[in-house]
Amino acid sequence: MKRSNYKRLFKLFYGYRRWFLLSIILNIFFAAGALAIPALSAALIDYGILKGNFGHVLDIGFLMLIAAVIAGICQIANAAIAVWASEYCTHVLRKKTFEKIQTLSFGNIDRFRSSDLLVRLTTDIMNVKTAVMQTIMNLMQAPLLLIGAIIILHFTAQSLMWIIVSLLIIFTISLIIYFVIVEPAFSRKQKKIDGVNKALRETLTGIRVVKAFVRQQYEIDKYQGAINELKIAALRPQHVMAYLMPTVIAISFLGFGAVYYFGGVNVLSGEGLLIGNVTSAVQYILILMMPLMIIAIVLPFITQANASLTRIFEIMDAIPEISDPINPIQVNPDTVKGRVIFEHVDFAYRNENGEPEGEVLKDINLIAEPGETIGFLGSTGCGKSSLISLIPRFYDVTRGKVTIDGVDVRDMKQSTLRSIIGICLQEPVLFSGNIRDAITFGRSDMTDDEMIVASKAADVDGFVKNIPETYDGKVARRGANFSGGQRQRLSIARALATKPRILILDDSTSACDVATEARIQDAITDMMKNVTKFIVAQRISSVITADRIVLMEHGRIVASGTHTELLAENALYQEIYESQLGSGLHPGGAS
Ligand SMILES: Nc1ncnc2c1ncn2[C@@H]1O[C@H](COP(=O)(O)OP(=O)(O)OP(=O)(O)O)[C@@H](O)[C@H]1O
Repeated sequence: MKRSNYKRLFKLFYGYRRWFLLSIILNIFFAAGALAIPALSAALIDYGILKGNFGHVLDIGFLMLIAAVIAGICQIANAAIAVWASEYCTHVLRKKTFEKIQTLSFGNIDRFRSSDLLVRLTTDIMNVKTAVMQTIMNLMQAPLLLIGAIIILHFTAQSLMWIIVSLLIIFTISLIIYFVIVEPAFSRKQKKIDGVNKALRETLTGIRVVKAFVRQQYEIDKYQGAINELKIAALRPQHVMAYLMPTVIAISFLGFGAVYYFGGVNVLSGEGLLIGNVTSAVQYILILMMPLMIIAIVLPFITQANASLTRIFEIMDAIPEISDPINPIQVNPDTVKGRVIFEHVDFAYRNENGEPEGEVLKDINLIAEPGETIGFLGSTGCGKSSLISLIPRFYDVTRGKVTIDGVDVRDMKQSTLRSIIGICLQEPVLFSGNIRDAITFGRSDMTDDEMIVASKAADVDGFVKNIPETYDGKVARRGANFSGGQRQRLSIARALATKPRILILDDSTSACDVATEARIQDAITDMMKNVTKFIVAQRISSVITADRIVLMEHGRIVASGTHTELLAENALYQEIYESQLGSGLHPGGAS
């Protein structure tokens, strides 16, 4: 078990160490109260009841009451600290991990995977919360009760100590067997739970596809397989855990019998023990068993939380692949012209170990002049999206450089760089809220007029006006209440509304009909005359009016020119043109 995880966790709460100290003090008082009661009860029996001394009965009874009240109050106060500390711990971990995730770059997110991050931020943090709660509430008092009970028994019923020691040995052996079986079984069960969650997440997020392809039975069988495996994996630890309590009770009963028998013989033969000593010894057996039970119940939580902490700290320790330079070159976004140059750029995504693997872009050389519109065409997977993702530094080049107005993008502050770029990603992700929030996402200080200009250019204004609440209309999670084309138009409006110097549209009109696409292109050309525009597309119609069309194949630029030039000279372009528009459809001024 990695102890350093708990050390680190404690360091996070170092400012609140007084509360932990208070919890320790409360636990000590609780243990003192709990341990005093059997000893007092022995005195009450031996010197009060058996001697017929009513005054002693009253005095000792009163002391027992005080001990019980102290133990009770301390236990309640400690429970309050446990609840507070575990909630606070959850809050801090949630906040810190979420803030950290915001600093991670695309490469880091690729490696963690969003679904995995979700589990770390929810289940793993909850595991830590349970462990913190159990530790403060139960685990900290266990050694105090254990040691205290043994010491008292040693002084009050030394002749019965062999029974206590035998019980402890039997019980410790049972615990060891329990851990040997339960520990690995628990981690196997956790793996199966992960498997069930994965299957569930995949099926539920793709439920429409499942239904569309009538694959319900296949998915049911797949899920059934996963939950069957979980059932088998869960049965073993669950059985062992269920047997633990009866085992402890059985061992305790054995202990009671032995103590009453041997204690009774001792009392009757006048070897030194009093009746009270015998009855209190039975109560101490119960107190002894309690901490051992607590350890048995709580340790699996601690082990589980330790694994969870490792996963949480992995996020906190992740080094963002992209970071700001120590001495960034100051760039004024208002005066940026938007001349973008790719110089001998190679690029590869990084593998699990963070090393570049398999070149995706090879020796890219490209100059985009301010105000120019460059279209990118090429078969799927040829590297178009990867190429444009290097401009806002979603990823860094592995060789060469990308510059804007002569400044390497790696020498700028990321916030400045991104403020001059308006980007519309391939997947038009929208956040829940209203339409106004969705469009002004990149610049919350814009006026309604500015927003409407962007909306009109992206052909959003038309359909928004048909919504009764217009721009206050609701956007559901991920924009689920809009069609694919509407979502794309909203995300184009969001990119335009930031008034960028460089605009990147990655296959952003693929779900729009050709007429809508042409309207958007015309409006963008009008509105963004001086803005450098990069338009990635699958359809020729999306880039036909571009100043230059760059044709890509297997990560390389294989040709570039205007539509007319490429159509006249390039066989690949002619082939694409023929396959897409050759049947006589010539929109947007195709020759
Ligand atoms: N995040 C990623 N991690 C690893 N490899 C990736 C990642 N994104 C893309 N790739 C790989 O890089 C190559 C180029 O992908 P890219 O998305 O740039 O192509 P594209 O031309 O934009 O394709 P499409 O037109 O289908 O969007 C592909 O082989 C793809 O598998």
